[in-house]
Amino acid sequence: MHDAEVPVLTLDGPSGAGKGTVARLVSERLHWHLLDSGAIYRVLALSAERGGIAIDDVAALRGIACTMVVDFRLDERGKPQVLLDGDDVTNAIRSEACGKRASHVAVLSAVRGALLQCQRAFRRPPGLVADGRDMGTVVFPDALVKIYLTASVEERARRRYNQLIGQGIGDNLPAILKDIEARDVRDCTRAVSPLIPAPDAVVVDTTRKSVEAVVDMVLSQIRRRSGCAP
Ligand SMILES: Nc1ncnc2c1ncn2[C@@H]1O[C@H](COP(=O)(O)OP(=O)(O)OP(=O)(O)O)[C@@H](O)[C@H]1O
Ligand SMILES: Nc1ccn([C@@H]2O[C@H](COP(=O)(O)O)[C@@H](O)[C@H]2O)c(=O)n1
Repeated sequence: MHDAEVPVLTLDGPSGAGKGTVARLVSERLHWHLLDSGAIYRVLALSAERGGIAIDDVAALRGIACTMVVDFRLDERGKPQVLLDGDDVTNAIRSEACGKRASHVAVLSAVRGALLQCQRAFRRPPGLVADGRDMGTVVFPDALVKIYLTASVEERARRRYNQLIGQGIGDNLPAILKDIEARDVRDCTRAVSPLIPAPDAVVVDTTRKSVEAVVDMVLSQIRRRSGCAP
């Protein structure tokens, strides 16, 4: 199968909309590959921080983006793991601080350009579920199905708060809400690849929908377009 024939499902939207959760479940149901593009931006931000590189040092950041080796794999218990140059950074990249730094480096056009090919390389048979901010608009404009997930900012902050509490990381809801609002503004207003629904995306507000209902809706969209979803 030629790359362009490999079907892609894109899931874009703001932080906490449920993209990662839905992407993982749908990819498992379809046995398709999974691209968590936000993890790549997070790994870059972490690598820069570890190297003492400022979040606006374009040349140095582009250098890291071109040379870092990011691996996604399952550990011996089947849990997803992210490696940076062989080092396990799965937990380190998940902090709110790392997400915030990622959204700063993500405004840089040179960085986004350097990461484009690495993201497109995930398109392999039998198919790809790609989660991010510009999957349907820039990285895979010819995707079979494009979904834009959203939810109210209060709901997204509540979800993130519950997630952090569940992980035993005490946090504060008003601070999370403020961070998510600031990240939304940065992601939606940047000059390059801003977060917007692709013109041909199906927009789904998940505020009062269960994860299962969203997964079913996404699978039904794929079924409608290709007849291949279970
Ligand atoms: N429809 C939903 N209803 C309730 N909780 C949800 C729903 N979808 C996701 N969640 C929960 O919200 C939290 C954030 O979800 P998730 O990480 O999938 O969001 P995301 O859009 O990928 O965010 P980010 O872009 O920041 O990675 C998780 O704890 C997840 O279980
Ligand atoms: N395709 C993408 C994916 C992510 N970003 C930026 O990275 C930040 C972290 O992403 P998460 O999905 O892991 O929270 C995000 O806020 C974006 O700024 C991006 O620009 N493009």
